[in-house]
Amino acid sequence: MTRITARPLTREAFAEFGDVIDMGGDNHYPINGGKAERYHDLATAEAAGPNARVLISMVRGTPYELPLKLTMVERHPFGSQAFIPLSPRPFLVVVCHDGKEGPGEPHAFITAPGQGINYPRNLWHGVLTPLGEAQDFLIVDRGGDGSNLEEFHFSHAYEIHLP
Ligand SMILES: NC(=O)N[C@@H](O)C(=O)O
Ligand code: NI
Repeated sequence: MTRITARPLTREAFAEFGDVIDMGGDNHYPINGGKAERYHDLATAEAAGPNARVLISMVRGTPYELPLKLTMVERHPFGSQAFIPLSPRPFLVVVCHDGKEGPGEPHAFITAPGQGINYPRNLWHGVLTPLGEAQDFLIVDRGGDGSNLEEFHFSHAYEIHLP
């Protein structure tokens, strides 16, 4: 089984895949007379295809054991998908670039507590992977007609470890 070690999630390291949703970026400014600070334009929600609309949902994810045995990744051809944790716990993010015959080698990241991510439309990714205990998330993704889920099953499993 091919071993993969997760890296800490940073804007720079994740930039070739998608967006990091946290308050670490430079694009922020005061609103409401200075009573609030807006961290602006962290990601773009994409919704395409018939009757497409952007959805806001919530999910309670159950934790996965480590090392993670990854056999499948998925993608959403009609829209982006963001996961924003509602509790300050790290979770595992797995993504792949697209290759000639499907996804390439997986890349794994461990989020800092509170960090979220946005997968752009068509980005291969592992399913939501909380660690250690159940965790609640906000999801921002695409609703509408047509199938918005494509799965790819690897011919061999990957074993994903924390640093
Ligand atoms: N299906 C769903 O809402 N979640 C998956 O797409 C996932 O990425 O976990
Ligand atoms: Ni997904």
